[in-house]
Amino acid sequence: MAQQAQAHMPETDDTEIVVSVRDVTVAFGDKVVLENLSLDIRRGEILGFVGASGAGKSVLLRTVLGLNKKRSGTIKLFGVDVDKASDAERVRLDMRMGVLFQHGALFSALTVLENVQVPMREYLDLPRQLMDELALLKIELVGLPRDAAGKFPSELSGGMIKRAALARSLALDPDIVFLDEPTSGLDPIGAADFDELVAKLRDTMGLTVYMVTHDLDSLFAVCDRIAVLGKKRVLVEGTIENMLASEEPWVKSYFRGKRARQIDLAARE
Ligand SMILES: Nc1ncnc2c1ncn2[C@@H]1O[C@H](COP(=O)(O)OP(=O)(O)OP(=O)(O)O)[C@@H](O)[C@H]1O
Repeated sequence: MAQQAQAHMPETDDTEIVVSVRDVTVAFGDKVVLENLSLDIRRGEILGFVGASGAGKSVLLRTVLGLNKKRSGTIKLFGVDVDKASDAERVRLDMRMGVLFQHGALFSALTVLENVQVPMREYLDLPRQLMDELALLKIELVGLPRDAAGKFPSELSGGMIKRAALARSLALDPDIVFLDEPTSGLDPIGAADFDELVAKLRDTMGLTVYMVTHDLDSLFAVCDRIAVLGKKRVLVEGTIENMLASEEPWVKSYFRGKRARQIDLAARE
């Protein structure tokens, strides 16, 4: 199935591929988590990445970000092979990627403004006033009121925390953001609002979005393409229609199970 789906994928210009993962194997001791996995993330798309719990979604994300070592294979970020990048090149690549970790929400002792400024302080050397202005712009960009800037995470709702974390991931004007379960813990309306925001950012900023998610609503509503992780590799990739047509057992039960049918019907009403 995976071969079929991939064989029918249109040829894509290399410059349009923001992240290219080829034949990547990741193991911890004897435990192989990913084996010869290949995946492309294309410029300007919202790619939803799904798979059973424990399948290795976070491991792949961490590997792409350079936080886990791969045993073999090639990862190219913006056309640059990470194994061949100099330290300076690696820093430039890191600056082009924003991340919203599932559990790495915000620093509780810092205000929202200070949280957003963390990547700025790490990578840029800017006067304080300029940093304040830039951080405020990001805070407004994600739909938070200006007065959220001075608040601490404990004073925010779950949805506001996600938005603040998104603002931080956008601090350096990245080309791509990696979102790990961004809508987990949000109620359906909060989750739908967050999805809408992500789609708006993609449309207005040309952002590329890689979203690890279990949220079927998000997959139906905003993802241009979906990749399914299973058996240590990408089992199937394609549009939501491709997922609905897939006979691969896990994909079938996930996308054509009872809950998925309810969402699909609601979307068609
Ligand atoms: N540093 C590590 N050392 C050893 N094993 C690890 C390490 N990191 C992850 N694993 C293992 O790799 C497997 C995949 O984990 P991962 O967290 O990527 O799953 P996941 O698909 O993100 O799951 P979930 O949807 O529940 O978040 C798990 O069996 C996990 O125990």
